[in-house]
Amino acid sequence: MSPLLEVKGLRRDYGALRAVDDVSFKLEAGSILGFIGPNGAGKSTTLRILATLDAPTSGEVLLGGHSLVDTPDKVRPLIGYMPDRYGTYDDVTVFEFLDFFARAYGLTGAKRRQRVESVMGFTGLGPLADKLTTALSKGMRQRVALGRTLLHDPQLLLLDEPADGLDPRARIELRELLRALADQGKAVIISSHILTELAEICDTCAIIEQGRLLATGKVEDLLQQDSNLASVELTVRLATGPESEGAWSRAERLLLEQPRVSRVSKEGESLRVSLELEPGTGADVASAALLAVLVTAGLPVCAFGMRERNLEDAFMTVTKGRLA
Ligand SMILES: Nc1ncnc2c1ncn2[C@@H]1O[C@H](COP(=O)(O)OP(=O)(O)OP(=O)(O)O)[C@@H](O)[C@H]1O
Repeated sequence: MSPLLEVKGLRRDYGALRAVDDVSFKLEAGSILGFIGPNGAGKSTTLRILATLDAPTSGEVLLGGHSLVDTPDKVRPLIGYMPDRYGTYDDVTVFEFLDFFARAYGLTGAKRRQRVESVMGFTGLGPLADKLTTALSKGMRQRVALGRTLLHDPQLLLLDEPADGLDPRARIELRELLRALADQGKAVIISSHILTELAEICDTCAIIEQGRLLATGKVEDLLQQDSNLASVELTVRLATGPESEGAWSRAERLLLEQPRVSRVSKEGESLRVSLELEPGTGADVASAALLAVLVTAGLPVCAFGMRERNLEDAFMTVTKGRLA
């Protein structure tokens, strides 16, 4: 089966600046792609091109087999685009706002009302139908913007930094909405510089820096990329109390004396330890040996574990830490 979206060698120059540089990727229906990169990496430019609002300097994009560059009119009905800055109008209720855009999409009569109601139901905006959009919280306003993007039932959703500025609860709700949309068979591209957020939302990720894709792949694969692991991160916690006085600095010294420990730092209530692995020695064997050293030295270890890698670690690996 051919992918819903195929981006091939996309480039966008602004004068001497190459904002998007030879970007290629594919996206299947029903999957969520996280587009991750720092400010100025080229995320918005790429999304604007995919939304047919800008033309590439070169390259090709196929959506449902149609060229987005040559036949934008054909593909536009398939695309829902939510820009990073979206406005609402004063003195307009949630229902009126969505109804206005439904008209703009050419929906009429009972079909329009039904579509607006269905979108309000899906986004949980039903109870707020008569509220002014200006009186809504940021999370709710953002749902209105998402609802607007869904009115014409597009197959591809392009969401530019939708999680930006949302509180944790609103982010979780957004994640659930996006998952439901993917389950309906829509393909979603969501851009962000909030790396850890995307790990839970996306099936695949594309990491972009200075216009170039540095890595693409399944989130699990990216997380494991350098975990044919040359090193492992451990966290160690010690019991606190009068009897363990001096234990933290003793533990720190002892850990640093171990031949394969490259770094020890205090992180909150734990010590974070970077342990280099010998070829052929698994992370679990190496960390068990380290635990034994601490316990044998009489240190009151109360918690010890391997730190889970997250997308931020993968990002740091791929960008070699340049974008910290
Ligand atoms: N219309 C334009 N004219 C000139 N340069 C532009 C234009 N739009 C974007 N750029 C430049 O292209 C580069 C990529 O910008 P873009 O907005 O795509 O990055 P981004 O990854 O979305 O970053 P942000 O998160 O800050 O929006 C930046 O250097 C930006 O200054």
